[in-house]
Order: sequence, then C-alpha cells, then structure tokens
Amino acid sequence: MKHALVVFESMFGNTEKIAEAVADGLRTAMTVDVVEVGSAPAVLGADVELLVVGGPTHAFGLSRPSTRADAGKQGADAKRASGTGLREWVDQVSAGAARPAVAAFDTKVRRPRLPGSAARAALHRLRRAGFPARTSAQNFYVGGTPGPLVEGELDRARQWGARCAAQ
Ligand SMILES: Cc1cc2nc3c(=O)[nH]c(=O)nc-3n(C[C@H](O)[C@H](O)[C@H](O)COP(=O)(O)O)c2cc1C
Repeated sequence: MKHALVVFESMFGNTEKIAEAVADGLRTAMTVDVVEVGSAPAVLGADVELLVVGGPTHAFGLSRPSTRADAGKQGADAKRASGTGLREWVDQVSAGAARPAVAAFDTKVRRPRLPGSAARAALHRLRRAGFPARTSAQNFYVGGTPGPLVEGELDRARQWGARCAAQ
C-alpha cells in the first residue's frame, strides 16, 4: 500500500485536529504517519509517496519565531510556541531522487477574511525545491485565534484527505 507522511504545526491544537482528520481521509487508500513538525524527519524515507504539510496562517503566511512567540503570549502550548515551525522545516527537507508529491493545508480565521495562506506559501516553497504538487493549497477555518474550528471543518478535512489519496 502507498504511504503518506503528514507533517503539521499547531500552536493551539486546531491544525493538529485538521491533520488527524486529513490522515483519516488519506487512510481510505494509503498508510499514514502523522508527526508534529518538531519531530519530523529532515530526510524523507523512500517509502513516502505523498507528503502533506499543514500549519496555522500567521501574519498572512507561514509562522515565524516572532509570531509563534506571540501565539505563546496568547495561551498557545509553550513548547510548540518556542519550537521550530513549518517554514523552517520545508526549507530544509530533502528526499531521494524520486521526490514525493506534496499537498498543503492551513488554518486561518474565517472572519475577518484576511489575505494570505500558510498552505500556499508552503506549497510554493516545496515546489521551488522540486516537489510536484498533487493539488492546490487548501484552507480550513477557525472562529478566532485560539479556535475553535468552524463546524463541519473536520468532515471537510477528511474528504480533502480522501481526495488527495485518490488522485
Ligand atoms: C501571531 C498570529 C498571527 C495570525 N495571523 C493570521 C492571519 O494573518 N490570517 C489569519 O487568517 N489568521 C491569523 N491568525 C490566526 C491563526 O491562523 C489561528 O490562530 C490558527 O489557525 C489556529 O491554529 P492552531 O490552533 O493550530 O495554532 C494569527 C494568529 C497568531 C497567533
């Protein structure tokens, strides 16, 4: 069976819940590992055929050390707020000669509707590094900075995961 790796960053736990739901959807057609970005491998295993990355949108894009510190001041998990983020991880990840396809998602507030997307930024960086995109960047919505997820988003994430696995 084909194998997928889901790497997520999450300050308040919302993106983590979406990552688990995406993984459930992927499992309709693949085996899946889900890892927090601080524990993600620097070099992808040869068995990984699809890499899915997800993180919270901070300041219109991928988080930075300063925005994660800001999240920490707003009650986010202290270890994650002072740890590494998806921006740093995607910029250093490498794979063998056959790079896996990639897909990316993010979370962001529904209102106000702000421009920018961590998923789009992550996908752009991975494509520039030679990873082919499987599908376009996908947004999932929270009601406010600490959450919660907007109703229906976990179902939407499962469906998106299943579509990514089937493509
Ligand atoms: C410092 C900071 C900056 C943020 N900037 C944005 C933004 O530009 N656009 C947006 O839609 N949401 C923004 N948010 C809200 C986050 O997207 C939200 O906290 C995140 O989706 C929650 O996911 P998590 O629980 O996985 O961290 C920001 C949050 C923080 C803490």
